Amino acid sequence: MTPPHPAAAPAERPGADPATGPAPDPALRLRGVRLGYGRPDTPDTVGPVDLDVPAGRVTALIGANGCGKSTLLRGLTRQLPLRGGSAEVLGRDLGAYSAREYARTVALLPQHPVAPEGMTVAQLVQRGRHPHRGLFGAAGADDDAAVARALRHTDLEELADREVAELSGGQRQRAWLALVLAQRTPVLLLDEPTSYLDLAHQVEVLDLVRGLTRPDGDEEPVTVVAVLHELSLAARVADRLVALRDGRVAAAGTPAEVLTPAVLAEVFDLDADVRPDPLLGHPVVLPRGAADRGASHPSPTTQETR
Ligand SMILES: Nc1ncnc2c1ncn2[C@@H]1O[C@H](COP(=O)(O)OP(=O)(O)OP(=O)(O)O)[C@@H](O)[C@H]1O
Repeated sequence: MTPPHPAAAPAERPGADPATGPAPDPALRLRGVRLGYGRPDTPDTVGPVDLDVPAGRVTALIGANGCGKSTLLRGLTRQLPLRGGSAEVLGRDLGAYSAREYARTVALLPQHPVAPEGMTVAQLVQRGRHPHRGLFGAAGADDDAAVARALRHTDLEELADREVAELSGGQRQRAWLALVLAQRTPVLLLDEPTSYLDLAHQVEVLDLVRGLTRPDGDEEPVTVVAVLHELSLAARVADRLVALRDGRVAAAGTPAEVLTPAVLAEVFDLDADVRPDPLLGHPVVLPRGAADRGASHPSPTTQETR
């Protein structure tokens, strides 16, 4: 799978850099956002959340199962109405967009998407172009180019005519990713985009995602928010991590600021060591169970003589 743009090593890009001037306006600005299911008098699932998502960067949402990551994405895609607070997307209130404008602005890769029966990979990816076409509009050259590019970047050209239902879990996940890439929106929300992928494909997909924020030429960098469970990979790909606990932001900042033993204990109830990746420098999480604490690392000599 080839990233659309060469993936640079993850640079730490703080909000205000004296060398580059003030930080650009955030792509997403949430203030006091509250979300929940069912009647409004039931407890909120998420919030209140204040959050600035920097434009043209990868932000990874992390947190334990059930802490509200998908719910927050549902709020950002307007599948779930805000119970309170406000959310701006590219400087405009979330509610001010028409449905069509919004589909051209924000794309979501949901956690468990289901393709209609009999649909091929190419047909699925073409669906990403719907927001760009009229009601009965035929696909134009731009649409064909966007679909071909998305298939190429997700390494799916050879599977384009296969039915989605016949694919492996990982291939299917790449097909859905191709759909949102074909949508060519400035904001991309990805809910666990790597959950079915083997490690090599996880790295490739995440490098591809990171490449979207560092485009060549005159393309605008894409703003990405991705829910990721694999913390060391999240630290590898993301410029910024946001850790949720019980529907609220427990920590936000660079991977090094967020992936600390103290935050991991608070957010995941996880005992862990954190070490820098020897080559790239991002934090790597080393989980420790109670039984591991007394362990000492066997020396090579010990291993050889066993
Ligand atoms: N459609 C729904 N109706 C009612 N409650 C829901 C619904 N979807 C999610 N919830 C509840 O909202 C809470 C947050 O769920 P959510 O899916 O946002 O968590 P998550 O952080 O994405 O979890 P995971 O890591 O397991 O995917 C959970 O308690 C869940 O049971």
